Amino acid sequence: MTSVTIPGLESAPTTHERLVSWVHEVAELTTPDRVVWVDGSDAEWERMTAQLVAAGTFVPLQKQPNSYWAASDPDDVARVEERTYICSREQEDCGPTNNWMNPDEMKAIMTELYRGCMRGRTMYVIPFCMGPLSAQRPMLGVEITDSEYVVVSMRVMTRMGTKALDRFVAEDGTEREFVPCLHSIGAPLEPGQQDVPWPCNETKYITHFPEERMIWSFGSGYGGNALLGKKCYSLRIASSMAREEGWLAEHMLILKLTSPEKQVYYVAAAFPSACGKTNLAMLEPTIPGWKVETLGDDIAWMHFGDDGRLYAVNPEAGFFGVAPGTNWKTNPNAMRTIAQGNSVFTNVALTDDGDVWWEEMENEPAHATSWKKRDWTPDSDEKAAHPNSRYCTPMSQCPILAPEWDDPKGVPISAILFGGRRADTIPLVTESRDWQHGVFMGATLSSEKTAAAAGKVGEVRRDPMAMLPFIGYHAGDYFQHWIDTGKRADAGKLPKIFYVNWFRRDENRRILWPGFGENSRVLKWAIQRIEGKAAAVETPIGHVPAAEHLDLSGLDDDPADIEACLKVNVDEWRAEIPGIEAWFEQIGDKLPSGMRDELEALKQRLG
Ligand SMILES: Nc1nc2c(ncn2[C@@H]2O[C@H](COP(=O)(O)OP(=O)(O)OP(=O)(O)O)[C@@H](O)[C@H]2O)c(=O)[nH]1
Ligand SMILES: O=C([O-])CC(=O)C(=O)O
Ligand SMILES: [Mn+2]
Repeated sequence: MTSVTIPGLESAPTTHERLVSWVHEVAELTTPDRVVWVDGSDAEWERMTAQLVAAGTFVPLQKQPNSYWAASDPDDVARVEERTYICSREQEDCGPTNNWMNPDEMKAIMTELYRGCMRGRTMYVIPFCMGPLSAQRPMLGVEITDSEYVVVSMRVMTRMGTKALDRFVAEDGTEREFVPCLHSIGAPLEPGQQDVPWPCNETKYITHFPEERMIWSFGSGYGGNALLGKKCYSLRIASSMAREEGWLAEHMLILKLTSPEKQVYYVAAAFPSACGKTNLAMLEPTIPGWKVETLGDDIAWMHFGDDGRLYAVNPEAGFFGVAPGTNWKTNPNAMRTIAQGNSVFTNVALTDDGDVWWEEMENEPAHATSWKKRDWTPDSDEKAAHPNSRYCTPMSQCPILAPEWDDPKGVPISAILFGGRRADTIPLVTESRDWQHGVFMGATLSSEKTAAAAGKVGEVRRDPMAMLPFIGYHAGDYFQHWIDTGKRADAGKLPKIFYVNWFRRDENRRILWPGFGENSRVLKWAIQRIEGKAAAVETPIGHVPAAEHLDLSGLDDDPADIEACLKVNVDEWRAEIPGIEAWFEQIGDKLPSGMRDELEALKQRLG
């Protein structure tokens, strides 16, 4: 079948012809020293982590069982949005919010980059499944990579290896579709050349071919650039599939909320990267009798069920969470999840006794090794951990994991929250007037840029549905798809949409709302609004609670702060309009008329 002999290439543990021939094609192009089919076993994990330790990529932690510290190349620390492309055949289908290149042109460039790029390395073939393995239509993918770090991380983040490969050929013998995901760090090794702990390439491309449902990534070993099941498949490619097939692939956490009366509600929430999804997903309510359980912290796939309700499934199997700010007070459940071990920490600090530490964690060490592998003390000018440092940990270890997390049917969503990081203008919580108004809130969502993507932190940008970097097609078509989704359903069965902001500040930049566990007060209000049990004030922007409409019992914050974070400031909102108009201008002709109508109505109400 092949002209070259590469050890391991002929030992495919599957009869799936399309898969086997793609693996051959890639091996011939990238010319690795050997090919390994990943099985996902414990023995394999042990082999791979030992290899990463020997290579200097991993340092085993003394204080955490079966867990490792890794420091990336300082130039490979976050998603690279400028290098991320949607290569649809027509530029028109990519839209104004994505980078585009003609697919043939991109393939020509990347094929030359891939040629020989795995020389001196092992090519791993990782079969994986996003979402439950038992799904009627398992959502399959195969990542080919030359990075052991990626293999180990994919084992935490996805259902992978033999158990996924078993799903590639259906009972009747038909070969199932899968998304081919080709990844290389782009760092071939010449004979005798010493490897570096974090090999990568200055040239980076994160490329999606939506019509072919295929992903090509080159040059980066980092998270969202390299773990291709995550943002690349489960959001960019899946959003494009979802549009064609009538479902939603969203950047949302999924949580289960149980009231003191034992009523169960499921909530999905979209906040931009590093704006609080993981924290809300694992929240410990401060109000008595309410309980939160976790189903997902980053991605939700939502389909209509037979009963006409929208059901959400989390495609992932692990958490790839922001480390800084995570501690026993803000997110005890994340701390408990990590404490069980089996985790990888990237770009946090390493303490002298073999533990991890990051900014705002308890027990600040007197000395540590920073993410840049430099000596660090509390007096250092540099941060110990990179602001986008991450823990990668299995979801199954989460003490408040909802038992239904692996149910292929998903869970029926009662409320959708959209939220951003805004110092002003946006109140703590606003209830939309109806579905289309909720879509408008999502479409005009704005947030200050965070460290989760390369670029200037703090700048306010529009981030529709927290999906700006993840919509796999034209943003105008995406808004239309959201509107159409509402039209397909019985209005009474649709989730109610709310807009939240945990990050409003006073004139000294102090955050007004205590956040974290106290966000349960907002969840309670939202649920009670759905049940018709809570009051609100009708304002030009939607229904907003006054302080007395929220359960604030036991909260000892200054009432003036609460007033301030609930305030609808009409002047600030009028000042917001030109930004929304410019944003809609940018979307262009494909902006749904419903969005223009909502903007006009808002302007009218603001006077
Ligand atoms: N003030 C305040 N900060 C919060 C709140 N929730 C989260 N944060 C902080 O925001 C940062 C990011 O929070 P995460 O929950 O990890 O954000 P995320 O949306 O899951 O981020 P990605 O994994 O990048 O998608 C952390 O430093 C948190 O401590 C909140 O309610 N209030
Ligand atoms: O994708 C990543 O690298 C991390 C993440 O969750 C995000 O940025 O939203
Ligand atoms: Mn995320």
